[in-house]
Amino acid sequence: MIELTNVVKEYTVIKKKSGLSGSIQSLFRPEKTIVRGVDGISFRIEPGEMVGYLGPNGAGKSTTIKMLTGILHPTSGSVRIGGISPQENRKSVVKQLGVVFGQRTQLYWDLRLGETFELLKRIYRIDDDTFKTNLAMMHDVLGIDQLINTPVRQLSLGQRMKGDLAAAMLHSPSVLFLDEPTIGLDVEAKQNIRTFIKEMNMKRGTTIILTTHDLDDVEQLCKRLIVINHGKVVEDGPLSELILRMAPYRLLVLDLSQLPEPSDLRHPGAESIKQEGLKLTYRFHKSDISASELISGLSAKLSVIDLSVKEPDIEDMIREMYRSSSPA
Ligand SMILES: Nc1ncnc2c1ncn2[C@@H]1O[C@H](COP(=O)(O)OP(=O)(O)OP(=O)(O)O)[C@@H](O)[C@H]1O
Repeated sequence: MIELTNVVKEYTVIKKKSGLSGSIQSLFRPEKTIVRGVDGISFRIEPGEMVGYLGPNGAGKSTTIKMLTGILHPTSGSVRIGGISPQENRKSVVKQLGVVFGQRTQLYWDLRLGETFELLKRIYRIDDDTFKTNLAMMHDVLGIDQLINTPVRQLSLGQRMKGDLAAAMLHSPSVLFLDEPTIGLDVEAKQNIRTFIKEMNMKRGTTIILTTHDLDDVEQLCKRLIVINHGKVVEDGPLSELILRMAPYRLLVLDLSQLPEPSDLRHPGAESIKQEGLKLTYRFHKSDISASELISGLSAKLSVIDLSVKEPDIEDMIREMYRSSSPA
């Protein structure tokens, strides 16, 4: 179990003054300010959960992950993984963790992929059987067998990301931190990576904490979202509940064959929000009326030739979470 309790991380930043005299002053009498990267964060993540850790740029995501992996020490509060502090017991906690950063590789640039894996085997003291089983699984799920003799520097971004994911899972970590794992990848490569993440979570019960700005990642992978802004948790709950609470409406778009009478446009269960020629858009709440009820009600009055129902836009929902948690 991962547990953060009232965690604060402060950075000391030297304020740079402008101009030459300012620069000289800063050199001899630096004016320091304190920036709170994380400002009292608490949450618990149970084993086997797959959680999206979201927030706008500068919200404090990387700072949190760095404290969870023991790289940074919190200024105050407590960080525990399986009851152990990653700062006090870095070695034993690191064995339980896998970390992948989409923006930079953890692989050794000058080695072949297979050699990198051999090196990790020694670093993590992975026994032969576990190494073989895990490598076979990585070949199966990621299809990296053809890449094993390729020097890391020659791998494409998508191949490199597969290599990074395999490397992170070789020592069978119980927790995997993924920071933007699909960034810069094409549609197919993104899908492969998402399938891999789902499999690790389902088949191995790996706890997954995913930081991403890609909303398809969020929709496809994260059952629960923890949203932070300005170093504080602003939302924490199942994605489905957040959608119901923040975006309970759906849209019904109708194409008509002839212009309707204004009085025929009305329906007690929905609001007509747009009319562009023969195209009408209604907004309705899932809890008030079902899509099929609304469609049959409107079809009785209007000459409908085509229709579509649009689910709430998760992008709008997340933008709204960021907006409403930012100071005006
Ligand atoms: N080493 C540092 N020194 C000073 N301030 C820092 C340092 N690292 C982060 N910060 C500040 O802490 C806050 C949180 O930064 P952090 O990198 O954790 O955000 P993030 O959510 O990961 O952002 P992004 O999505 O852009 O990666 C920001 O205001 C940032 O400027």
